[in-house]
Amino acid sequence: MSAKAVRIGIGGPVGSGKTRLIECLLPLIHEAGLKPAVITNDLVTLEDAMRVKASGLIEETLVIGVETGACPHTAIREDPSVNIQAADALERDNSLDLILIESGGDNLAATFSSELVDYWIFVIDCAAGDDIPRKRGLGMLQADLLIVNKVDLAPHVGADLNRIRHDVQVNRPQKATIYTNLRSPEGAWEVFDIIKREALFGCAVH
Ligand SMILES: Nc1nc2c(ncn2[C@@H]2O[C@H](COP(=O)(O)OP(=O)(O)OP(=O)(O)O)[C@@H](O)[C@H]2O)c(=O)[nH]1
Repeated sequence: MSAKAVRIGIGGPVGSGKTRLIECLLPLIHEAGLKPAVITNDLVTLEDAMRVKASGLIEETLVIGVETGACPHTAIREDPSVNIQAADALERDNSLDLILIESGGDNLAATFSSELVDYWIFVIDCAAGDDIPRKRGLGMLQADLLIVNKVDLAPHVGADLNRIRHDVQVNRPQKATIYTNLRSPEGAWEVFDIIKREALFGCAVH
């Protein structure tokens, strides 16, 4: 690994499964002999940070919660300084291989600053509407890796996965997309394979 930890952003609408993805990835990261840290961005609570700490999946000192106030998008896009400081502090005190930076948002336009992350993942919930890829949100278009999550729920809510696959293929033909069911931890295996290939052991992305 390089001396600097790889910083990976995980964004996406509220409830799409970002924290669940982190919970599924942490054991895989540890099994691979890598040392992770986690930063979460919440509006006015530290709920996601507390959830990750309480999971027992990572040392509590390696999890930092950033309270973003009214606007999580600013904290990861226009003025990511608070997150950069948190990542720098984690790296100063620990020998890390990667830092996962989670930020929720209520829309599809939340993108990560390239000053903050080396690689970023956008998670959408296919049960929230099979027209999401067609709406061409910035997160969906620009993320290095798109995760279409909760495929297990699609048949129950009438979401057409074929339509989603078609729209994703049209809108991001060159970039990776994975369809996941993160209720089961195996759902994250392919995600971690791509992270290893594209972010950790591949060439620098940005
Ligand atoms: N059925 C199903 N449920 C899922 C899946 N992934 C996550 N969930 C559930 O969806 C809910 C929301 O998941 P979270 O991981 O908390 O979502 P989040 O994106 O971190 O939410 P915020 O932090 O509030 O933005 C939880 O109850 C998860 O257990 C999935 O693939 N299938």
